[in-house]
Amino acid sequence: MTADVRQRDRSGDRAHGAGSDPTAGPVLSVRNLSKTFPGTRALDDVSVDVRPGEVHALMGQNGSGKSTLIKVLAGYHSADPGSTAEMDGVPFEAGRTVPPGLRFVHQDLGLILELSAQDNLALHGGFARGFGRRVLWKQQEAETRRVLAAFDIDLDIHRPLAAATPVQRTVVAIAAALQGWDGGGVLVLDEPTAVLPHDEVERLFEVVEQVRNRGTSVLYVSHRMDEIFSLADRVTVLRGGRRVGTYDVSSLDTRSLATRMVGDEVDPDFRAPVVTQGHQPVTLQAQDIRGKWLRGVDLEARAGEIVGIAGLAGAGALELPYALAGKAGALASGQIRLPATSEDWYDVQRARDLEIPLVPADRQTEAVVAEFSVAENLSLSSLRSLGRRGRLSAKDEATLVETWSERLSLVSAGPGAPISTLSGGNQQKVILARCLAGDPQVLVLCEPTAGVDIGTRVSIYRIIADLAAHGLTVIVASSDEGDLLALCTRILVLRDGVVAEELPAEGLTKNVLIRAIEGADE
Ligand SMILES: Nc1ncnc2c1ncn2[C@@H]1O[C@H](COP(=O)(O)OP(=O)(O)OP(=O)(O)O)[C@@H](O)[C@H]1O
Repeated sequence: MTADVRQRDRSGDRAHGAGSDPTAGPVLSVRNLSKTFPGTRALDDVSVDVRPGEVHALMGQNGSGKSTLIKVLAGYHSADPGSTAEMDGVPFEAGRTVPPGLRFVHQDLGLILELSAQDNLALHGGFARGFGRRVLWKQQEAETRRVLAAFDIDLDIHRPLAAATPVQRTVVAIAAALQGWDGGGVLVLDEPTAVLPHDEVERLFEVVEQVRNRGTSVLYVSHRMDEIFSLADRVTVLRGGRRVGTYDVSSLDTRSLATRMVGDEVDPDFRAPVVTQGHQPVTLQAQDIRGKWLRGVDLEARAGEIVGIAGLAGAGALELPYALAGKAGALASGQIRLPATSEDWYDVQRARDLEIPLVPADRQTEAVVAEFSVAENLSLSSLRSLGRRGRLSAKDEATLVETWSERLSLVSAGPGAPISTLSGGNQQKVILARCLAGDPQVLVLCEPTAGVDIGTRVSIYRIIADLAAHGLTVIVASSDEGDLLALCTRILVLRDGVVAEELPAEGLTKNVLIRAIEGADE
């Protein structure tokens, strides 16, 4: 059974809204919430009610105020005066106090990957201690197993979480957040699936259902619209810091939801106008690429081609872009060359010298320099070309930043603004601009639209398609099939570390792609 079919079955079983009782009073109610940063009104008079037992989605374009709302609820940001909030009918001051039934899993999960699941849970919930404050390890282990048993997760609780899969880590973060809270309340999940492959997304959906089954409501932030239709009962849409409305998911379809978010007609099934470039010269060749997951991949791409890479977790799809950019680590082997510039083959361990820019999967830890401004982040890979006699030309840098800010419709308080004040989607645009600013021949993208809203996605697709039309070769790996269908001329499907299928994108449907990724027809 394909993921799509499973999703339909589940929503059919449950019927949207069945998890929540419209006549019941809200478990969480926030009224007239505003938040002003210097120069930005991030939230403007927003009200949200979460019903008992519902999955309530929070959606909106990049910069619409979702994270700010979550951060005010978590007490990280204060709120402007004038709001009221109640949890289970008990008033609290949003931005100053956090009621015990309100639990959070933030995007970065808040885990220490060098530590085991047991230690991470203990850091959140406290160690079991005996006489003289000695840790009672047996008791601690039993408690860890009890907490994780609720989520039916197969995980060695003593191994560092670095060795766990992304979804296992997410489940540990959810278990940690809910520790000591037995039902009721609200769990806030801030983009838990941003970079999860779809089989792991499925697993996470099951966990969300388990959370709901214990009577805990879920406030769920996501940019992936298919998730909202599979999972949520209601959705609140924010635009420009204001609440557009709250809707029963069953009353919407993807187009009407996208239009409410963007405020304009949007085509959720947009496909970039890219064409197969059979007559163009080969610009990238890779042979026998191996690594942690890869078991010998050959690849050839032509100028103007956008080649997609798809696969389940562990298939190697997300490892391949790193190997091509020479950033896959010591395990990687194989050969790569850019025949348009040189006949020489490079070992992937030396592929960095080819300077193929990579938009990495996790922009926060792999790309963004949090202490730097927008301009400094954007110009980082072009510093050599912006300098004269070893000195950086501020004027050239300003021109570069202005050109790319305009081209990508970047929303920020200006080039000098700290990048950390930009919404996630706008940070992604800065990283994309950094990679494009050097005018590369080949560009490698990994999860290019992670955390990017539907409107911005389409503009990113258009930009990449336009660059491809002018000869750029693009390799794009994504766990979001929508990216691959929107962008690619052909898609390589990896299974068990090798190319199992190659699909021409023309006429390809999401269902056929998912079946290929799952190896469902074998
Ligand atoms: N610490 C801050 N200082 C200044 N401005 C901020 C700060 N945090 C957020 N903003 C601004 O507030 C607005 C709302 O940002 P927020 O991060 O809440 O958006 P979002 O809907 O979560 O976006 P995304 O989907 O990209 O994560 C944006 O214009 C952002 O630049």
